[in-house]
Amino acid sequence: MDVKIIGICGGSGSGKTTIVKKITEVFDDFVFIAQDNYYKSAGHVGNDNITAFNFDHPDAFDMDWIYNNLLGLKQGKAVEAPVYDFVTHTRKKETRTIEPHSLIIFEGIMVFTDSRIRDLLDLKIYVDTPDDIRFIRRLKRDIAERGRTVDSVIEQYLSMVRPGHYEFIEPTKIYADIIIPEGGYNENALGVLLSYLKTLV
Ligand SMILES: Nc1ncnc2c1ncn2[C@@H]1O[C@H](COP(=O)(O)OP(=O)(O)O)[C@@H](O)[C@H]1O
Ligand SMILES: Nc1ccn([C@@H]2O[C@H](COP(=O)(O)O)[C@@H](O)[C@H]2O)c(=O)n1
Repeated sequence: MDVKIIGICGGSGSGKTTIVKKITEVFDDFVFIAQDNYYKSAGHVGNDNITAFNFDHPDAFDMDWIYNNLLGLKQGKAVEAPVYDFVTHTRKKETRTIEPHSLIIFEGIMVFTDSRIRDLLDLKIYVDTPDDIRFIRRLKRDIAERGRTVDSVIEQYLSMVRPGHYEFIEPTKIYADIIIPEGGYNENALGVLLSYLKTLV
């Protein structure tokens, strides 16, 4: 099986997940993997001490597990992937079996950081959205969906998310084959991407 892996990278709130959701509305013949599932457990963290763990550093992820999963899928094998719980900030006991598929979409903030993982990607997309827009989106999303307060989002953003973005995420834009401005409602970019994806399955 000729397996293609598409990496979608970009800062928090850039619209990566929304792009994948929009694609899924019209085309779902692919396996989706979110990098968030590979966060290491941080059980000592709660929403009241969210900065007790730096989720915006490459060491926060199990990059070896990511690499081995993507390598296995590239070789046409089924793999066991972790499942992450955003409420407890820990990895769940159960794993997810990912069956082989000819098209894999892998999305996350540090998808281009590890060169072993980068080398497995057949197409690298970077979602490039201005910082102020990303912050506003994140603020609204984290309060609505991740149980956060205005103060905790601001504190985490200033101490970790923003520095991590400039140190580890934005510099990886140079690896992108395609840059999509603004994310999920960029209909022209979505149309081009969709047409290409359909040629891969
Ligand atoms: N183009 C857009 N315009 C307005 N809101 C958007 C847009 N794209 C995404 N959002 C919203 O912004 C938030 C963050 O988007 P999301 O796709 O989760 O970003 P990411 O996965 O890159 O962190 C979500 O609540 C989403 O609904
Ligand atoms: N327990 C966690 C895990 C991650 N985060 C934040 O999520 C961001 C990455 O996800 P996106 O959907 O926004 O790309 C990252 O910036 C982490 O700060 C978290 O707050 N809590």
